[in-house]
Order: sequence, then C-alpha cells, then structure tokens
Amino acid sequence: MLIGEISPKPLLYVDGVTVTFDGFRALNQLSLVIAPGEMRAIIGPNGAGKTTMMDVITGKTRPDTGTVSFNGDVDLTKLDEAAIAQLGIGRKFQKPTVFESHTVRDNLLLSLAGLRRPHKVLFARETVAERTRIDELLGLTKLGDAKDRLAGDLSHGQKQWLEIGMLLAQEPELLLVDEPVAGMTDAETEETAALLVEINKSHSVVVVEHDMSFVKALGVKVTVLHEGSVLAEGPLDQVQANERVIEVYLGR
Ligand SMILES: Nc1ncnc2c1ncn2[C@@H]1O[C@H](COP(=O)(O)OP(=O)(O)OP(=O)(O)O)[C@@H](O)[C@H]1O
Repeated sequence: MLIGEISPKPLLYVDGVTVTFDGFRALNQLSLVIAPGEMRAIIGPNGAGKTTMMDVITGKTRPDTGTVSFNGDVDLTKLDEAAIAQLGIGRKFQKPTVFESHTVRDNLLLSLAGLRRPHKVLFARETVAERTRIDELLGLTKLGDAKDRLAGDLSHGQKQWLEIGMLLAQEPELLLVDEPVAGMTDAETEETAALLVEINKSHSVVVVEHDMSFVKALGVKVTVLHEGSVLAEGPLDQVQANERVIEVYLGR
C-alpha cells in the first residue's frame, strides 16, 4: 500500500466465525472481508458451508463464536433478520419467489422500498418516482416487453431476473445471491452474469454459484470454501490452478 493511502473500511467483515450443528462444524473459523463496491463469488463443494455463511450474514443462524460486522461498526450477530434486511442486506434465495398471479410490473411495484402495502398495489396509481424506478428496473432486468405478463407465466430465467429486480427495488447496499443460474439455459446464464456485472456498478454483491462458466464471466475475486473455512481466495484462474482446490472440488 502507498504511504498515505487509506484502505476503505470493509463493507462486510466476517472473522473467526464458527457454527456447530449437533457437534458438527458447518463453519469453522471462517474469515472473509468484502470491500465496499466489491462483487465476490463464493464456490465450494456441497456441504462446504456456503448456505450457512449466508444464513449467518442475514441473521437466520447465530454463530457460536466470531465477529460479523457491516459498514465498520454494526454487529450483525446482535440483530434479527428483519433488522439486517432493513440495514441494506438483501438476499435472493435459489428458488424464485415471485407473486405468480400478479404482473411483472405489479411485482416490482409491490417491492418498492417501504412504499406500499400489498392491498394498495392494484388500486392506487403509482407516483412518477415509482414509475421511473419501475421502468429502470424493467430495463435492467430486460423484462420491459414482459411487464404486463403474469409472473407465473415467465420462464425460469425471467423469474430469477424479476426477483433480482424486486430485491433491487428495496435499495439494498449488499446483495447476497444464492445459485442464481441453477436450472438456466446457457443463454440465460450469460444474461445473468451481465446483469450482475451491471448491478455491481452500484451495489456490492456476494454470489454463491457452482457454474464455473458463470463465475468466469463475472470476472471477480473468488473465495473457495471447504469444510467451513476459506481454502483459497483470488482470481478464478489462480484458484483453479490451486492443487488443494483441484483435490477437494474442481478435480472430482
Ligand atoms: N440446520 C442444520 N442442522 C444440521 N446440519 C446442518 C444444518 N444446516 C447445515 N447443516 C450441515 O452443515 C454443512 C454445511 O451446509 P451448507 O448448506 O452450509 O453447505 P453448502 O456449501 O451451502 O452446500 P450446497 O452446495 O450443497 O448448498 C452440511 O454438512 C450440512 O449438512
């Protein structure tokens, strides 16, 4: 580091986190730092602890030991899931959970940050600001042409993009995205990588994914988890050449 250069305070700081289920260590002294504005890909074999890590960050699971802090000084281990979401950490689960019997547009309207209660969506006209934001989100998620279709009629890929749009409507600072391209076609996978790269211009992102072509297309630093700890970290080509990573994950 250059003299006088100030390292930014981490957006997300995970240090020495251990989670035990019936004596089994799902996370074992896990440490991970995400910088403001960063996108990080998390890979690792089944059972490595990726979901448990997301559960700890979002307050679903309490760690036995360790530190989890957000924006320097907020201790996430003391907050519940609702408070953590309110702070600006949004999570997208693997399975899309859109409102199938509502249109794409109404799904986005319903998700706009704290503006409306569900019953108002269909009966009150949206404001200019809401309309502008919905149009932005439709453009970003490439769902403009599908805006009046029922969410239940969308393809699997489109549902995933809609849910990402719904998450963005809540203006999170950090997005946690769990296996977004599972079940997608190659073309949808490429579109999803481009979407996350675009989103990363204005949000920090942590994405868990097994699909290596997708991770490559993201072009970001990769963390490999194994048995609840970080096995390797760095550019994808570097971790792909790591002998331990090949042994426990990629080479199998
Ligand atoms: N609630 C629980 N009770 C008991 N064991 C659990 C629980 N949740 C997770 N585990 C165990 O902890 C380990 C880590 O699981 P986790 O789901 O975090 O891994 P993962 O890396 O997300 O795996 P995958 O790629 O299969 O989703 C696994 O061995 C799992 O069986």
